[in-house]
Amino acid sequence: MPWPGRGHINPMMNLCKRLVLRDPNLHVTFVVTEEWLGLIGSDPKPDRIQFATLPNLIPSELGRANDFLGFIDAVHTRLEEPFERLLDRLNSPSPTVIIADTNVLWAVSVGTRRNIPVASLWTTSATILSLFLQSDLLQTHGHFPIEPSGSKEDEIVDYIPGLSPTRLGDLPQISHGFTHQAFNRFKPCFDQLSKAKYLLFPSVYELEPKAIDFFKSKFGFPVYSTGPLIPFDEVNNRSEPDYIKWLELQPKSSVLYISQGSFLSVSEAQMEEIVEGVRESRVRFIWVARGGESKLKEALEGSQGLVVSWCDQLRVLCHESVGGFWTHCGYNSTMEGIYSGKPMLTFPLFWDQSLNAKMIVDEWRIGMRIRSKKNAEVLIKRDEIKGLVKRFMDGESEEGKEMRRRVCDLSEICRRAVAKSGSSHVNIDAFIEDISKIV
Ligand SMILES: O=c1ccn([C@@H]2O[C@H](COP(=O)(O)OP(=O)(O)O[C@H]3O[C@H](CO)[C@@H](O)[C@H](O)[C@H]3O)[C@@H](O)[C@H]2O)c(=O)[nH]1
Repeated sequence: MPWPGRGHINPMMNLCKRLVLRDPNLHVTFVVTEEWLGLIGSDPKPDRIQFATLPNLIPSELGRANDFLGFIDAVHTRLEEPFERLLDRLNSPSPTVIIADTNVLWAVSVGTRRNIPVASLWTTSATILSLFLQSDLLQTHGHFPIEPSGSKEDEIVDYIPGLSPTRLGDLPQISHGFTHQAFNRFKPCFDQLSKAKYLLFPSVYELEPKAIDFFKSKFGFPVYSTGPLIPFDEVNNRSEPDYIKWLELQPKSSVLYISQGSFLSVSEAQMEEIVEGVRESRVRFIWVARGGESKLKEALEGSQGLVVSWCDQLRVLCHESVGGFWTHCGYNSTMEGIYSGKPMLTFPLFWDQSLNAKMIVDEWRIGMRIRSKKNAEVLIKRDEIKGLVKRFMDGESEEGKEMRRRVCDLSEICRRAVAKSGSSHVNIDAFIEDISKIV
């Protein structure tokens, strides 16, 4: 049971594909709303993964970001009952295990009531989960609540097990505004976690050993890092959409791939600054517009780039003409950037993304930060964007070479993790073995 959002459905589906690939006896029922079935129902998948649907009782995916808090409430209150009815129908045989997104509040209690163990899949970094689970430590140390952009921003949070020392300003602002309200709604899900029977991460152990070790010692049940949960075995797809044809014609490492994810976007005024900054940098680009395609095309007319409404992101990133990735730092995008060996220009918007950006720039040292003002309509101006984009795409500078060398090393680490005997490969097998023992 995934959370009904692209950044959650993708890793859940990739996990399920990996599971059925490793175990020829495993069958998966993948539960989505009817709307989501329309969006992903025709994507290729193994026969042993079958969809089952819940009615469209939550706001549509198309307007999800307009009232995200209402969306969270709807998932938390309206889908439990139809999910139970679905379980009633799936009774011959009934499921051995429920794999549910950690954010699906009611999943653990449904499993407990029915005596079906629940494996909780957390779809972003283990590092941020360690913060969310121990947010009371912020309070103990006078860091909760804090004023946004206040004097404490540069103070270092170095007392949370699992979290490397981090500037307070790089953590999500869970004590204020929209993020605070979202956090309050998700907090009960974190509290439920201790009642699950397994915890799965979409991460690679070698990328976050400290946080994953923390969870292994915290919970009395198995914890597995299984990532990256991205579609790496589908990259060699033979189809040739127009954007791939266009990429074929561009010089090696010359193209900046720009995507702000599948969900939130920036203000119009900010968008205008970004468009002009990128245009004036004269860097080649491929830009995912998500909705405003024709407007963006018009604004960028005459520049050396391509605007698309959607693309096969991992395939684009893995193309040799792409030299860098402008990203909002959603965790799937972060893993895809690393796997493809592309440095990242980070522009986080919400939730876990600022901490992902911090890991990209400061811990893994595979990217540059777009340092933006917080809580302003225009976070960063066009001249700064222009300068930064040029610097970022310069593969000949010492910093550019170093960043690229490091991301190639991490790409290799991810590829090894999913290869035979790699850490994630071994963990997927261990999870299968563990759930096979359930009678
Ligand atoms: O043109 C596009 C654009 C995106 N994608 C895919 O869409 C997914 C986007 O996922 P992600 O990068 O994680 O972004 P969000 O959809 O914004 O993800 C939400 O969920 C993530 C996982 O919990 C969190 O890390 C984010 O903060 C949250 O916004 C990725 O698999 C991309 O490959 C495409 O395939 N084509």
